[in-house]
Amino acid sequence: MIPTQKFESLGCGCDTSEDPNGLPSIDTALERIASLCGRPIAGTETLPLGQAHGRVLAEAIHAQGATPPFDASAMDGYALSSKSLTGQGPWHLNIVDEVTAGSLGEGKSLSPGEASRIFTGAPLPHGADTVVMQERIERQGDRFRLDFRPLVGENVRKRGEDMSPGDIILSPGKRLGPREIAALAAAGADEVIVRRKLRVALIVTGNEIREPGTTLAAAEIRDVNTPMLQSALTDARISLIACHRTGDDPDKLRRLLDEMADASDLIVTTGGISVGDKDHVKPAMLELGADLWFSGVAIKPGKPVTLGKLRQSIWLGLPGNPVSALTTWTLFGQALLAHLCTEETPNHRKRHVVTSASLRCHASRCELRPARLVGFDGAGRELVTFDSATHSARVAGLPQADGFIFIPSGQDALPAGAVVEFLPFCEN
Ligand SMILES: Nc1nc2c(c(=O)[nH]1)N[C@H]1C(S)=C(S)[C@@H](COP(=O)(O)OP(=O)(O)OC[C@H]3O[C@@H](n4cnc5c(N)ncnc54)[C@H](O)[C@@H]3O)O[C@H]1N2
Ligand code: MOO
Repeated sequence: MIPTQKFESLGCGCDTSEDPNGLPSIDTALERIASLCGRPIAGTETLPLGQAHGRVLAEAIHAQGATPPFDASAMDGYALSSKSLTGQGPWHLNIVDEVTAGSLGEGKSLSPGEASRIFTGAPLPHGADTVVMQERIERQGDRFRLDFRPLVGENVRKRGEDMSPGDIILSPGKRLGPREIAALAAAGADEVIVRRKLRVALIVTGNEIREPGTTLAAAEIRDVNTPMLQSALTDARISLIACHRTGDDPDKLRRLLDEMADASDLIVTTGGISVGDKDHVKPAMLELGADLWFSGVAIKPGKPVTLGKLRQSIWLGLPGNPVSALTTWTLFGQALLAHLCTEETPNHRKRHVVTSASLRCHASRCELRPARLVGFDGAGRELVTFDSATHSARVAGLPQADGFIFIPSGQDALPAGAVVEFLPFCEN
């Protein structure tokens, strides 16, 4: 049931005056990113595996050999041949060798009635097929007594059980993290070919913004977007080649954008893309001959977000309001990055959660509201809490949020217990 309670605020106040008709939906904007960005950046580099974290693989990797390369013990204990265990137990076996990890011991083959002391990771001696844990036997000098019949192959890691020679371990386009690097190391890849880094230029605009450490004069505010986006752009796939803070001077801005288009694969700007007379970024881009792929999306916050291309450089124009900039970077910037680096789409990170309270929302644009994961309901579904509205200029609550919930357009309220999509913030 939709609640009838009164709500105090609809947030930053940007809901009242726009006509959402004509603005593409989030999905349409994401489709345009996928279809218009063209081919992923060309160029690769070869890196030692230990330095490849976060990079995108540009080649298929096959297992060079079997993994494990030999039958090995999974426990500290005694290796024996199951054929030694004839008749009913208990059995008494002679210890004829000792094999530690990284050694072959004396290399003895086990005959019936013989066993070898063995340690975790050591190769099984010839003739052995089973390992008994040391806790389960009774040792008497160079012999031990075994009171139970172990399963054949117990506590043995079989040669090739993890990887066979030639197995495809990873395909191109995969982003490398600890799990991928573990598999590549075991497969024998000491160096990998990865996509080169994307050259990104950040341009933060606004006469009123001041760098950290400056005493603010009247009408000035602290620059939130530069450090926030420097943090967001700290990503192994990115080389942040330039970071400019600039005022609302159209000529200066045009020259800077022109210069950055030659130097970068992606220009990220903030501010100056709305409809005001001092919003010079889009006019400057158009004067320079940029193509616009979308200019505005039916999203709240972040409605003015703009995507285009100037010569070889893609331009993502984020709104000036910090929450709007972070929201649109998370949604569109990350998708762009994945696309330009030939990764899988990052949308699989979305999942469903359940609202812990009723909420009021905006009917004509999909709202992305910062939300906090707070546990699970009785049915095991993840629960979120959130503020009563999204404020695109308020950042104090961001550290408490884990991601955004998607409040669909077309309705102005949701009850507690509603199932909504949730996109976690990115951790690079
Ligand atoms: N008449 C209209 N006015 C506005 C509309 C509209 O549709 N019609 N849209 C509003 C919405 S929604 C947004 S979002 C903003 C986006 O405007 P811009 O992208 O052009 O950004 P600015 O005007 O430059 O700045 C907006 C806001 O953000 C503050 N800001 C800018 N840069 C920073 C920074 N680096 N750190 C902290 N804060 C920053 C700036 O001071 C403004 O308050 O336009 C609405 N207006
Ligand atoms: O709400 Mo705007 O759409 O402040 O980003």
